[in-house]
Amino acid sequence: MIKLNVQDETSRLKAVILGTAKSCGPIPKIEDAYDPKSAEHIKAGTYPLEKDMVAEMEALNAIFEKYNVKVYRPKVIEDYNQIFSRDIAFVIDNKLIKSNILPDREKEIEAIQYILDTIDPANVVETSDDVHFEGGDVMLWKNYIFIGTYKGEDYADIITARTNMKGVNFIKELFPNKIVKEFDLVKSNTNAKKNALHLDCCFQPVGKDKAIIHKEGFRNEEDYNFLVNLFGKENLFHISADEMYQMFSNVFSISNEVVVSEKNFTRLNTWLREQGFIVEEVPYAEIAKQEGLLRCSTMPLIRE
Ligand SMILES: NC(=O)NCCC[C@H](N)C(=O)O
Repeated sequence: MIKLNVQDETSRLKAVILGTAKSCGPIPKIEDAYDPKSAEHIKAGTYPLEKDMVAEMEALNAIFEKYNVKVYRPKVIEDYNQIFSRDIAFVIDNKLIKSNILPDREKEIEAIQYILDTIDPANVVETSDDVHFEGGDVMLWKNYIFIGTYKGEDYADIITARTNMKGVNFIKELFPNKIVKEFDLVKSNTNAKKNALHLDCCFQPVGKDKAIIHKEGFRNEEDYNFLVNLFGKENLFHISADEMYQMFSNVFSISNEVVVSEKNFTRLNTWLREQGFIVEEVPYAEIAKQEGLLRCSTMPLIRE
């Protein structure tokens, strides 16, 4: 039996699901891409190769081994993309909430069923099809649950909008003792530099009181100001549209002191070290071509 416990983004990680790039299938057709960065690389002939992505995920796995983190992997479904475990379900306190994910990604949850079977069914939450959320949009900080959403009337046409207000309200009802704060995110189906695909693509806390943020990822400046007031401007590392595109905010915390980051994120990694963090660098630039990075490919089950 796995005893779930996740209270925040940064406490010492004990158990995690790490996605897999094995048998991720042929290069998709442009019309089948569901994020603009993948589409861009399909068009340019630079879509990442399976063998390179497998190697990148093994580098992350090796860091987890170094820190004695128990790692679960999804069962491999033939020719199916299973890299981004984060989005398919998420843990808050001792509850695992199954996402209603983009239909193109629906099968991913079947591949972790063998792990879910070891969780007390009373702690596994499902919801109806009209309630949308993906784990990349859900983030815990102190007594808050931060949720990325998209409030535009064209929600149904925006394939990069994955969490709706019904999803936000569902989480609110499930956790009446937490403060749920939603953020209306900037979306673009066609321009990855103007697309905050999930909240973790434009914002993420690190350590006890710091965070990485892309101001223009928020449609509403008040949402950005809310975070500035909560964290204090001096504790925020601001990233540009190009750095968001490279996925700077999608690093992953093993603890309050240790952050796993991409090896080419020089400006960020320097800042993190200046703040006293240990930065474990891994190569993840091929996976980044699919508009996801380290946080996106992990689903924490237990943090201390
Ligand atoms: N949490 C995340 O931001 N996940 C990245 C998912 C990338 C994938 N290409 C998608 O569009 O669903």
